[in-house]
Amino acid sequence: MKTKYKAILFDLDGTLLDTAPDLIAACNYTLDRFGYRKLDEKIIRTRVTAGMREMMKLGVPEKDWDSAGIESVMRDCFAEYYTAHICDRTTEFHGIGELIQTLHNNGIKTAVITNKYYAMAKKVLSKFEFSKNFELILGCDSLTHSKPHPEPILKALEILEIKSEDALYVGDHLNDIRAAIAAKTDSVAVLWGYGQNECADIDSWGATYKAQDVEHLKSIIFC
Ligand SMILES: O=C(O)COP(=O)(O)O
Repeated sequence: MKTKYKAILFDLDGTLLDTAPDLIAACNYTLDRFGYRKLDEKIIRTRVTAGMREMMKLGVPEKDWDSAGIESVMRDCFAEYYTAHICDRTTEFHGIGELIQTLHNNGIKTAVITNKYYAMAKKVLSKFEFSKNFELILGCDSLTHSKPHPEPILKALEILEIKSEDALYVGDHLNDIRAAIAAKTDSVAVLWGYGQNECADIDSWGATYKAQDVEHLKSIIFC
C-alpha cells in the first residue's frame, strides 16, 4: 500500500478512543459528591473535550465556582475517580486498531499527541492492544505548550526525525487542526468525534481533509 506520509500523528479523545462515557461518569460522580445535581449526558458531551474544569462548571453555580478552593478540590476528585475508572466504558472507534496495525505493517510511524495528562493517556491507551505500535505519546504536561500551540507536533516530528511535509495530523477538534496548520503538517478533521459539539462549522477549520469514518481516513492516507 502506498502513501506519501512517513508519519501519522493522532489526537486521542474523540479520534482514537470514545472516552466520553468515562469522562461523563467522572463529571457526574464529582458533582454528586459535592452536592450538585447530576447532568444529562448530552449536556456534558458539549464540553467533553474542553477539559475537566469546563465540564464541571456546567453543573456548579458561578457564585460557588468562584469561592475559594472549590475548583481544585473538585478537580482532584474528578481526576482520582477518572483515573480509577478510565477504561470502564471507553472503546476504540470502529476500525482504529486495524488502521494502526496497517500503518505499522507498512512502515509508517505513528504517535499520539493529546491534551490529556500524559499519565492518563498512557493508562487508557495501555488497555488497547494497538497502542503498542505508537512510537511516542505526548500529553498536555509533557512540554511547555499544548494544542493549539504547534510545540507538541513539532517536538514529535523532531523525535521521529520526520519533516512536517511528510506528516499528517488527525484530530476531531478545531485545536487539533490549528496546531497542525501552525506546525505546517497536512491535517484531517474527523467527523466521528466531539469537536463539532463546540464548533460545528468544520469547513471553516482549514483542515486539508475531512474524514467521515475510519475507512474514509484510510483511503485519504493511502490515496
Ligand atoms: O482531554 C482533553 O482535554 C482533550 O484530549 P485530546 O487532545 O486527546 O482530545
